[in-house]
Formats: sequence, C-alpha cells, structure tokens
Amino acid sequence: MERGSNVYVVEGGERDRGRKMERGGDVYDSPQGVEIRGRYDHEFARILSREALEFVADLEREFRPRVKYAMACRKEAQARYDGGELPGFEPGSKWVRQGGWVCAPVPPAVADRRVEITGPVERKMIINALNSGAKVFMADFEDSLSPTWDNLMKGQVNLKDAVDGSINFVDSDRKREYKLNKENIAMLFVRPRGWHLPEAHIVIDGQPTTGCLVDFGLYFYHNYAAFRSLRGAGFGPFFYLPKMEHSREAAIWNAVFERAEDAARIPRGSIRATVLIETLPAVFQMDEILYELRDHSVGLNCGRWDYIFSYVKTFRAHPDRLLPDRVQVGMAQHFMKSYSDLLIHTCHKRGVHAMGGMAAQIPIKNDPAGNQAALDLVHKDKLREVRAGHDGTWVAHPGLVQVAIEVFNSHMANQPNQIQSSKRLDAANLTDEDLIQRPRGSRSLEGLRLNTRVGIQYIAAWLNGTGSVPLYNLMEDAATAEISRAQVWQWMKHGAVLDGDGVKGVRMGLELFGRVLDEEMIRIEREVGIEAFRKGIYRVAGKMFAQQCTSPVLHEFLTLDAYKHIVQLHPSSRI
Ligand SMILES: CC(=O)SCCNC(=O)CCNC(=O)[C@H](O)C(C)(C)COP(=O)(O)OP(=O)(O)OC[C@H]1O[C@@H](n2cnc3c(N)ncnc32)[C@H](O)[C@@H]1OP(=O)(O)O
Ligand SMILES: O=CC(=O)O
Ligand SMILES: [Mg+2]
Repeated sequence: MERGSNVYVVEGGERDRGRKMERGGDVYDSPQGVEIRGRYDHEFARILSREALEFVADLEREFRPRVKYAMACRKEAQARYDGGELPGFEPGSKWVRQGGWVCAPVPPAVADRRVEITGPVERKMIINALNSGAKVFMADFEDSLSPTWDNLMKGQVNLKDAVDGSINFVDSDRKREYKLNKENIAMLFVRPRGWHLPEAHIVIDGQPTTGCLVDFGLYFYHNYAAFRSLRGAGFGPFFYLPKMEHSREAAIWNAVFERAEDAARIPRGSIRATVLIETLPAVFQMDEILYELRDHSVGLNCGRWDYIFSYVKTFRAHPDRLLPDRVQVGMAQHFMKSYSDLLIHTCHKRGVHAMGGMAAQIPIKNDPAGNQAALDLVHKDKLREVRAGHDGTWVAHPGLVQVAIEVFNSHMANQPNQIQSSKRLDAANLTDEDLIQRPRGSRSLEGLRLNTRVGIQYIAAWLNGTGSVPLYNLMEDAATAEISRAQVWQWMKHGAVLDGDGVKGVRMGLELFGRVLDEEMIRIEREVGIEAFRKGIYRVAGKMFAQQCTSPVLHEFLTLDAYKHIVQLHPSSRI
C-alpha cells in the first residue's frame, strides 16, 4: 500500500516506538495503541503485520464514533417500534426514492453472477467453492463462521493464498490434494461481520475493535493489488455487506471504501459491494442504501433468513404479528414476496444486480428419493427467482450449483443478467402494508420442538468453532438459528397458543418450554450419541438457548451473547 496517503501520516515517530507483544518469545509487531490479545502464530503474523494493523487502527479510530452512533440509532428506532410504531418509508428521503439517479456501471468482471456459492473461509471449502462452477464465491466471515481467533486469522491466510492463486490443501487421511482449477474459477466476494460484532482479540486504544473493520481492513490491505490484477480485471476487491438497518450504515461503509481507495491510491469505485437486505427496517431504505453506495454498489441481495429473524425482532412487542412455525415462513408469504419484488424493481431501476437468496436444502446422502425431493425444492425456488427477475441466486453446497445454473441458463440464455430486461414496474407501487403483512400459518408443538432441537445443536456447533452445519437435512447457520430462538422467545413472551398439530391447543409458557427442553435434550443425546453428549457442550448450549428464550427482553443477537464463550485472550482471561 502506498505510503504518504492520508492514512499513513506518521506522528512524530510515535509509531516507530510501537509495542511488540511478547508471546513466549514470539512477537506481533503492533503499532502504538494496538494490542493483539489472540494467540501468536507465525502464519497469523503474516497477516498481522505492523502496516496492516496500522491500516486497521486508522479505520477504527476514524469510524468507531460513527459506528457507535449508528448502533445507538438502531436502539432508538427499536424503542419506537416497541412503542407501537411500524417501520416504513421515511418522508425525509423521498427525494432519493423519486430521483432519477443510477449507480456506477457494473464492472465487466461481475456482470454475470447467475449462481453464487457461499461458505465459511475454511481452506478446503474455499478451494471447492472456487472450483465449483459457480460464477461467484462469497467467502464468509459472517452467518456461516464462528468468529474464533483461529477461524478468523486462518480465514485471512486462506483468502490471501486464494487471491494469489497459491492455495492448496492436503487431506492426508483421504490421500486427496486440493488446488485451484486452471480456469473457470469463481469470482471472489468477501462478507465481513456485521457492524454490531466486536473483535475482542484486537484492542485499539483500550477498546475492542469493530469486527467488520478487522475483516475488511486485513483482507483489503493484503489483497487489493493482487485481486485487481489477477481476478477483478482492474476492479475490486468485491464485498457483501450484511445486516444493515439504515442507509446511514451504508454511508459508513462508503466512507470506509473511499478511505481504503485513497490509501491504496486506486480509483474511486474500484471496490464494489452487494448489500444484503436482511432486516425489516432496511427494506424501506433500499433506494437510500444504493444511493449512499452508488459509486461502489453492485446490487442488493435477498437475505431471507435474517430477514425473517428481523421481522420477529422488529415486532417483538407486537402480539398481533407472531410468526407461524418456521417451516411455514417461505418466500410465498406475501411480505416475503413483496420484499423480493421491490428489491428487483429497485435494483434494476438503479442499474445493478438484484440477487436472490439461499434455499436451505442441501444434498442428502444415502437417500436417493430424499435427495431428489431436496433438489426439486431447490429447483422450484430458483425457478421462482429467475422468473421474478432476479439476476442470480445463492447455493449452499457444490452439489446444488448445477441445478441452479440450469434454471438460470434456460431463462436468461445469453444475457449476463436481467437488469435491463426485467424492470418489474408492477412492484413500484408496493406499500408499507405489503411489506409487513402478517405471515399466515399455524403454530405447533412440533414447531417448538424443532426450534429447540435445532437451536441447541447449532449453538453447540458454534461454540465448538463451526458456524454452519447440516441438521435434519437442511443447512443451518447463524441466521436460521436466530429465527429458531427468537421465535420461541416471541411465542413465550406473548403466550402463543400452539394448536397447529390438529390437536387441542396448548399455551406457550415456562412450564411447557421447560418440559420440551428436557425432552429435546434427551432426544439430542440419543441422536448425537452418549460420547459426544458427555463432552458437555450440548448442556452449555441448552442453557444458553433457554436463557435467550426466557429472557424478559429479547437479546439483540444470539452470536453477541455466545461470543463471550469463544474469546480466548492471551495472557488468558475472559472478557
Ligand atoms: C443465511 C445465510 O447466510 S446463507 C450463507 C451462509 N451459509 C453458508 O454459506 C453455508 C455453506 N454450506 C456449508 O457450510 C455446508 O454445505 C454444510 C455445513 C451445510 C454441509 O456441509 P457438509 O456436511 O460438509 O457437506 P457434505 O459432506 O455433503 O460436503 C461434500 C463436499 O462438499 C464440500 N462443501 C460443502 N459445502 C460447501 C460449500 N458451501 N462450499 C465449498 N465446499 C462445500 C465439502 O467440503 C465436501 O468436500 P469434499 O468432498 O472435498 O470433502
Ligand atoms: O445472509 C443471508 C440470510 O438469508 O440471512
Ligand atoms: Mg444473513
């Protein structure tokens, strides 16, 4: 990275006297005010160079106050929803919604994104995903990653090797070697964590760092040059941005991008990002978010799972908006269909991609009929998306790339996307009410049991360092698990009647939940086996799940609570 840009003003030689953190003889060479509290590793030291840490520290020092303000605004908005207000379009930004502006032209390297595979930044999976035949691989520090120090730092090492093309992996048990294909490699996008998550292992001026600024900063610093020459045809790096609730948060990202571009002395608009619309407040801010990022945008994506979670969270004080069983809240619900239609209309009006989302089905081993049924459901979901006008979609597994590609190929033929051909003018008049309409369906004891079983097993995996898992033949990650625990909390809080099984209804309450919890723990023990259960992590997870579901106030994020359990500070202490 170029020195002499405004990011690298050296203040009176202070930085040269920055502290070296002792780790049993090994050191991270960190600048003044930066303390690395994660374990030392020679590989990690490649990433945590003094210059890279200076870049992260400069981002943190500049943007920390804005991030804090944005988080306070989230709380203030939620207090209004708790007081009975409904989310809606803001009158003050009508001029943005009605303006005739468009985003910067889409770079040729990412014009065609018809199928995107996602997955955590794990070494073998990165290679498999880049080789999968998908157009894009979204490498994930977010919903599918448990942000342990090792996962994060190894993830950065892996991405650096992926960008320069040297990544390989040897599975000695299976005598298998993994390396990148010679051609037809997916384009790399990286998803940093959301604004709310801290990084406790990197302390700057006495405070934990903003997690996403660590993810973004380290990745950008080490890869922007190689990415632009080897991967992005002069553009990039490319990002996915999660869980925003308001355009002021997009404005922060835009400023971060500008800061990084200036530091690297690369042209404005080099960095490009797709924003996930996955919170209820953000659906009323889609134009505004694109406007803030108009020099850096490559579209929006329907993050359907977090979106459902956000519906529960936003309406947590509204007993008239209880969700039916999780399995019934799909894209056919009016509020979900309206959201995806409006997203397509908005993106295409502004000249950028409208990406579809993730079907939760994954291939099922040793059950051909079950596997075919799962593939059929994925096919149906992708067909709905391409017909609606989406420009591409997400898959969770390499075994689903082909199904999705065939659907998009047959409908888009040789066009790289549908930005010009599917304007969805019919969606222009969708109203606030369409976007928040109560989901239809029923609530059942079986729904409660499934939420409990899935929630506990997911938390157990996450605490053990795995952020996405197959459970009952579906992909589960932080977003899907959030639905499970928030839904149980909501039913409990409002004393929902569970009568969807066709039997006499039971009212949700502490006693019922306690009984279900005990019974489901027994079932989990039976399913995972006594050995695995004895290790104790399921009990910890069960306790955490129970606390979250019975807390008087809904916890903001499952992962914020759980994070305290995976932080390992050196010298050792707990946060
Ligand atoms: C709500 C959201 O945010 S969605 C986006 C975030 N979520 C995700 O990205 C989930 C990604 N998917 C996954 O993590 C995995 O597919 C899981 C956990 C659901 C299932 O994983 P597994 O049980 O390991 O699947 P399975 O055993 O069938 O894997 C077969 C092979 O495919 C690979 N594979 C599976 N999923 C992926 C993936 N997403 N990317 C790359 N490779 C993958 C496995 O590594 C394995 O490779 P190998 O044969 O070389 O050993
Ligand atoms: O991130 C995607 C989602 O569905 O949540
Ligand atoms: Mg999400």
